[in-house]
Amino acid sequence: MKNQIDREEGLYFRQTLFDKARRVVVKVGSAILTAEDGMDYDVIQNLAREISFLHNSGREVILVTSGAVAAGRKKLDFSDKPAWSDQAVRSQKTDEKATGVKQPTTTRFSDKNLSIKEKQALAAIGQSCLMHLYDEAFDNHDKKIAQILLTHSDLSSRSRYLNVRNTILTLFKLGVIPVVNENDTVSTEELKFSDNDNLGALVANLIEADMFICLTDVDALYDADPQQDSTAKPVYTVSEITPEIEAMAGNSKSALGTGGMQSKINAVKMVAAGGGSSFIGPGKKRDILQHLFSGEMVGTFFLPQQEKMQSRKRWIAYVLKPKGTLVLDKGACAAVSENGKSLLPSGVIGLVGEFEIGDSVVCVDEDGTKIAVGLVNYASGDLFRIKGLRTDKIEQVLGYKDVDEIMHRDNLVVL
Ligand SMILES: Nc1ncnc2c1ncn2[C@@H]1O[C@H](COP(=O)(O)OP(=O)(O)O)[C@@H](O)[C@H]1O
Ligand SMILES: N[C@@H](CCC(=O)OP(=O)(O)O)C(=O)O
Repeated sequence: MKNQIDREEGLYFRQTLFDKARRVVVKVGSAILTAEDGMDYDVIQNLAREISFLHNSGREVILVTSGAVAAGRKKLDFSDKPAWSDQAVRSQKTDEKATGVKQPTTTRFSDKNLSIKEKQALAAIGQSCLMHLYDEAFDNHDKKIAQILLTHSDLSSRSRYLNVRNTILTLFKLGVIPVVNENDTVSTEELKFSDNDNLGALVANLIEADMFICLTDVDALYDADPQQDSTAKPVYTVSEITPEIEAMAGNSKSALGTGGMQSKINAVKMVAAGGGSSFIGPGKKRDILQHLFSGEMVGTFFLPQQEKMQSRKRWIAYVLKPKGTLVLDKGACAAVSENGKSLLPSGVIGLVGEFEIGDSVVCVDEDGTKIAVGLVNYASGDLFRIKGLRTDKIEQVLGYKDVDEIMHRDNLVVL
């Protein structure tokens, strides 16, 4: 298969790339941090030992951890207090009525049933518990950790993006291990990362990490969701994220996690574009990182993209949230995606959304397929008036013209 490589070659890449990896991001999901009766101390101890092992080998390591909401739930024994979550109970009852199927109590209070307010409150409670556990666990290995809580807007402003980067690099210099989570308590929908897989990949891109390690509750990417299909087979080495690989991830999620496999594949895609390799594997397996770094064939390994995308272009493509859409005619699609040209108003046949100069906007073809994303030089109101026109008409219609291009090719990423 074109997107996978054979065992021998896969082993060679693992050994070489793990050996070379100096800067590593390890992301752990809620699913592995929790046990039946609370947080899983063994997993946290194991993680601290494993990350300390990487750190002792001279590598710079960041831990991106989920689990604040789960820790908050455990601390308040939330699952035993249905009265707290009236909305969750109501939506559960509606589902049960509609489907005629009574759902098991274990999934009744999964994160998906909590209101945003409840999740934010639980994250506030759980985050400090989580850090306390990590602090103690890393202390056993004489390692110091630092908490970094981020919202999406911390990364979508270029200056704050660079500032976060500088702080992390300074922590590396001080020999400290940064522990990152989303600042869930203040994150509103517009400020949110889609999930912590996304956050992990953005952090990996931010610091140009060599490797993104995503530890979860399955032991690999399978060719179908193993929880739904018992014949699903693990994939060992992925050379390119093709639509076929994306289709394997489907859109199912575990009861505790937010993103599911699909968001992990999106995350891996981002890291690959930045020239990093990725790994998806079992977070509860003892000594997993040591197995991995000794080149064993565990989990799924993803190779970096051959042509690395520039840092600024990755920021445009992956960090910014698009504010609108431009529909391009065939000629403009070809000019932008095949010939590396800037976008001119004459190729725009429609637009959706309200945006300002400098906002990120997606370009689609007439069938709605995304072809590019970039920063616009005109606000939506002005663009509406000049769409379809030749550039020499811009000034006549608007009374001014800053530039000919709607999107300059330096600010445009072909998807
Ligand atoms: N093709 C696939 N291979 C492996 N796991 C899959 C696949 N498709 C969906 N999944 C699901 O993704 C889940 C892991 O994602 P998630 O629940 O978000 O974990 P985490 O909390 O670690 O981020 C697994 O439990 C599994 O059921
Ligand atoms: N920031 C949230 C986790 C969000 C999230 O993406 O969770 P997961 O899918 O388990 O990685 C928390 O700490 O609970």
